Amino acid sequence: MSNRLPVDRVVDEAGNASWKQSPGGLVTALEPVMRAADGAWVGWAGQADLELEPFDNAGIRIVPVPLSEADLEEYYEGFSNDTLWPLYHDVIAQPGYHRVWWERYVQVNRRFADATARVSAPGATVWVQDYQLQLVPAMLRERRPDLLIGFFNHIPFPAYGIFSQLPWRGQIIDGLLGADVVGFQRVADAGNFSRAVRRLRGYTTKTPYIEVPGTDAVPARRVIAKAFPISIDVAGFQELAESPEVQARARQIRADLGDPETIMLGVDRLDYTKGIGHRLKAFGELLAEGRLKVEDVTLVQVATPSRERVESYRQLRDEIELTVGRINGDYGTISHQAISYLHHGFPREEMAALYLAADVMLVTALRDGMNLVAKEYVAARSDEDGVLILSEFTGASDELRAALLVNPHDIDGVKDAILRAIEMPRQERRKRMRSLRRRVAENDVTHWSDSFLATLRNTRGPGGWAGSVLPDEVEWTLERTTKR
Ligand SMILES: O=P(O)(O)OC[C@H]1O[C@H](O[C@H]2O[C@H](CO)[C@@H](O)[C@H](O)[C@H]2O)[C@H](O)[C@@H](O)[C@@H]1O
Ligand SMILES: O=c1ccn([C@@H]2O[C@H](COP(=O)(O)OP(=O)(O)O)[C@@H](O)[C@H]2O)c(=O)[nH]1
Repeated sequence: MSNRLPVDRVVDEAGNASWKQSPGGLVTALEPVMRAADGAWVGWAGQADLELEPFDNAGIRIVPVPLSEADLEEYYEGFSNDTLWPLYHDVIAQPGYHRVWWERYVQVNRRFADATARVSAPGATVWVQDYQLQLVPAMLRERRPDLLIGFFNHIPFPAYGIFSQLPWRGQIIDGLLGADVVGFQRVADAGNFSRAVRRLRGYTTKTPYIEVPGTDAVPARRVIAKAFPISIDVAGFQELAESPEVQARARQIRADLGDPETIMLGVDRLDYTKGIGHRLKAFGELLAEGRLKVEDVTLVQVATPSRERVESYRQLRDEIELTVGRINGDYGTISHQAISYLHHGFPREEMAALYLAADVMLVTALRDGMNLVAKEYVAARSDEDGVLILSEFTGASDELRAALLVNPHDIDGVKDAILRAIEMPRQERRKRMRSLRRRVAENDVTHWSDSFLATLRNTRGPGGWAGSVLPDEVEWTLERTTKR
């Protein structure tokens, strides 16, 4: 279960509706897992006020949860993306704390929990995804104590000094502790969560366990809080990148850009966590100082539209586009543009071709749960070439130590890393890329989901769920839930 389904419903100008892949790494990671699994994906279909029956899409059973225009404003754009998102990303932007947003967040979480309770088989496993749905585990447990409940947080979990700003911090902790296993991207995130539990609830914790005391009505429980770094379908992505069509497209991209000596690439949702402005500043200064020339180096920046009705995202778009325009105006020539800026979402095939065409991949996020783009770049490069510049504030940097690691706030450091990447001898490029590829291959998305789900199953012991009676109000219907 996640806020967003793997497909969004879009309607064109002529009023024709179709489905397109949803943006973001959560969908990239979970889609192959769900295609291989039985079960259903519960989530929102990307448009307000859609009442849809469950349906199948590309081998996945989809159970849509409707959200109204007011839900979108207050639960999704408000509490999820203007309160939790900036707070959990170390307050890069100022979070808004509004009681009406919180109330709507509670209501919508309840709706997701109810929808899932209705379609889950007795004793089923439910895997709740991400910060939009942190209250769902406890709500589900209350209605369906038979379920095995996992939760995975795709974004960072902040240090207590930051988390404690949240007026509803205790309720969030209680919501998450409804799960049997709470998964995080990094060891540090799991540690921050356990500390918050100790500080706010005083429960005993001994990594990875949290002891939740019982009451007269419910028995004591043990919850596991642990890091499970997410990944991609490595073999699938490599295969895609090796296909003749993608290879030809990569050559075409280079040719279309005028075959510069060096192509640098950034691929991000247009989000203030991604450090796009810091990257542009470093590149602009290198051009201004004459240390790079537009005849030799082009930066391709894919900035996928994201959360466009949230004010901080609108402002960011204006800032980035102003900066891109300035750099292109100041340093571009008739035949050479400094930055090729693309405000679109592209399909996987085009992503793979861009990765192959790029000599240097720039990931300069100020904070990022994981950053799957970094892992995709590595998976695409079976030629063992290309240099990855990677922010140490991404989850991916825990594993991808052979990248050129940078602090994106240190603009001189980013500039040095760019020059070092451009000048790096082939032998060093190969050595680093081989090491990166070994790390990415060790932990693909199947390994991620298998280890999470095995941990979850083990919490139940060998007998499985022993109960036989479900609460009266639960109407569970097999044919609505399983794939046809
Ligand atoms: O659904 P949106 O509001 O359009 O946002 C897209 C997704 O963005 C976030 O992705 C995160 O998950 C990735 C995979 O684990 C991870 O690599 C990245 O660092 C995260 O930012 C968000 O967490 C998802 O819920 C959104 O669907
Ligand atoms: O035009 C685009 C831009 C990005 N992506 C995909 O979106 C995901 C981004 O995931 P990441 O974890 O890097 O960041 P998120 O957007 O989830 O914060 C990756 O799989 C990209 O390949 C895509 O398919 N088309």
